[in-house]
Amino acid sequence: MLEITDLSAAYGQMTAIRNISLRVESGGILAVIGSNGAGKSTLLKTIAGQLKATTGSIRFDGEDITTLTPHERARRGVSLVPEGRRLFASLTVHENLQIALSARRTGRWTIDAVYDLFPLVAERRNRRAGEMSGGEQQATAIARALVANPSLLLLDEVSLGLAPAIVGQLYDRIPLIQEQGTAILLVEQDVSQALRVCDDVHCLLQGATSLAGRNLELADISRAYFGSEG
Ligand SMILES: Nc1ncnc2c1ncn2[C@@H]1O[C@H](COP(=O)(O)OP(=O)(O)OP(=O)(O)O)[C@@H](O)[C@H]1O
Repeated sequence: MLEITDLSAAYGQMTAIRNISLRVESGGILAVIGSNGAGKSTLLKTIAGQLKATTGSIRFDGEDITTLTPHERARRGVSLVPEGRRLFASLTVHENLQIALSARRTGRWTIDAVYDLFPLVAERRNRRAGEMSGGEQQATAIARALVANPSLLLLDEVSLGLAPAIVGQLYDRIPLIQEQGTAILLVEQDVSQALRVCDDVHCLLQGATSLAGRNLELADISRAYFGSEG
């Protein structure tokens, strides 16, 4: 479904990801793991079209989308849950979800369906997004992305700033999203949560692939995550 070949991206003169190649199968879950600054968010931004690729290609559903705008990629079914969630803080939860309806493709996910997936979000529907806890905001941000009915959901560090128990609850929902046929590419520093849900793993170290595959040994992932001295 998603096939990335030799992808690089830069901020000015600084190359942040270098020659990354990876695939996400239809309905599959790929976890990209790496430490702070490894290039995880940059990779997602480049796939979503917020940052230009300097080399390589991105194919989605058989089409080359490397030069499409973020909006055009969203219309084809790529949805990003960005780092920091980026909700409209002064709007209610429900209003945040309604805004996403404008980009809605046909499919299973309606506002009612995402409320079923996240009952706590449903309970808070009339609360302003900015007044909710970090975990509730993260759930709302995922719900908002789902309302668009993506075929590929890009999740940027679900665990960021959240207590482990809350992160666990959010990760419990991920297989339920996958069951509906949505493929997921998630990036994480929290290796144990990521490994719990993913089919394939891709490790980034200083912007480059350090290890990739399925059923990898934890010791090898740890080396690929921290570098050889880790
Ligand atoms: N807007 C930006 N302008 C310049 N450099 C940036 C920008 N955003 C990220 N970088 C740099 O690019 C590199 C990769 O950053 P990126 O945010 O992709 O890493 P990450 O793996 O997502 O880490 P984090 O968990 O800290 O978000 C880092 O060296 C970072 O300092």
